[in-house]
Amino acid sequence: MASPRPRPNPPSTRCAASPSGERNTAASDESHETKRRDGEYYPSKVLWPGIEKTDAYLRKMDFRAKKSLGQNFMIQENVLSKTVAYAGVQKGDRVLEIGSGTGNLTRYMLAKGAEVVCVEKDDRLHEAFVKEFEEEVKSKRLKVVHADVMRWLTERDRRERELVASGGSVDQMLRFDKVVANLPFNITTDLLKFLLPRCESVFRPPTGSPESRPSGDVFLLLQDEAAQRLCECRAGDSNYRAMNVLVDCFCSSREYLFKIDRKAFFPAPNVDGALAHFKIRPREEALSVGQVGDTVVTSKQFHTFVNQCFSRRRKMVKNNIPSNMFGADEVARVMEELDLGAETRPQDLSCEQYLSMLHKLQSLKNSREAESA
Ligand SMILES: C[S@@+](CC[C@H](N)C(=O)[O-])C[C@H]1O[C@@H](n2cnc3c(N)ncnc32)[C@H](O)[C@@H]1O
Repeated sequence: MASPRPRPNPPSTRCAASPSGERNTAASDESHETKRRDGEYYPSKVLWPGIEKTDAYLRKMDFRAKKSLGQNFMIQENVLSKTVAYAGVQKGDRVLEIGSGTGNLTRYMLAKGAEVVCVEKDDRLHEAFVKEFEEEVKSKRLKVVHADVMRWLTERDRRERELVASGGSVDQMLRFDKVVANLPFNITTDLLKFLLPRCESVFRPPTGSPESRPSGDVFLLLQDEAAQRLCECRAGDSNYRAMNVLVDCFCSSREYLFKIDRKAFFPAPNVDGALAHFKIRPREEALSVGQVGDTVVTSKQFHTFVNQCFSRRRKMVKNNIPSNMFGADEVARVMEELDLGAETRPQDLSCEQYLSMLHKLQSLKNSREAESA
């Protein structure tokens, strides 16, 4: 069931920012007593809400959270239920959860009746997780994948391409309506760069309209500052970055939902978190990475072009594009055609303007190369 659904009423406290400009913070003051041994963290009381078997299992193995895997578990019930409410998780949804950890968030999504596919990299957590959710796995409401999510998606795409080439059809179980994740803060940008250009193969088309292309929703629990930057910067803002352009290319909207106090995580990170929502564009609306007229632009080319334009943020766009990419005269001509001032800086251009610019430049380059061939 992937047809657009109205969001259920989220908690009444919902807002990105109050009229006074203060953000809504979801964590309570409740603090979780933790001890440090040899500089590592381990829980000193039951910290995995409702996950008794996991808790016992992890204690037995003297579990320590790994910083390298960004293991800051979400341990506050109110934040977990609020996250699931904002994400509108409901019966019939198929959700991809990245980094399921101890299953804190998973449990809430299963309770809403969603089917969940979890991908977790850590061996210790994978084992605990499988024991905890034995019943749900048996009933096929939950699929557990033990892998690095980016490797897993790459491998899945490769297998599917081979399958389709040999006349088979793709496993619809691995197409989703939503991605929900409490991400390791250190992989946020890499994951978005990886996920967004793949959204066609990650999300499933709305049931009943097979000709329409998938759209979907990504709900990420991010570092607060990253969530603000990704959701709130617009073209023309001084802190508008290449990453914002990429997000705008694949998402029709991006929204900062609520702030999460660092104390809601275990172990508590040095920074607060926030929940962000990225609404993936359906194909019908998708911005034209792809073919326009005779010119084809791939998402990789677009990405490279935008990164190049932002390579020196204080310089003019025209001076950031190297001559081995496009000639200076071609850049000047296209900017004039698009009515972009010669002194335009990278943060002044919208995603649409970058796309138009690249299509026109590519078209001129193709003609030049055809002439000289
Ligand atoms: C911030 S914790 C969140 C855990 C759990 N979802 C929660 O909310 O408590 C991030 C989880 O992602 C896992 N992880 C880190 N890198 C990963 C990757 N590349 N692929 C899959 N899982 C990963 C970590 O082991 C950890 O369990």
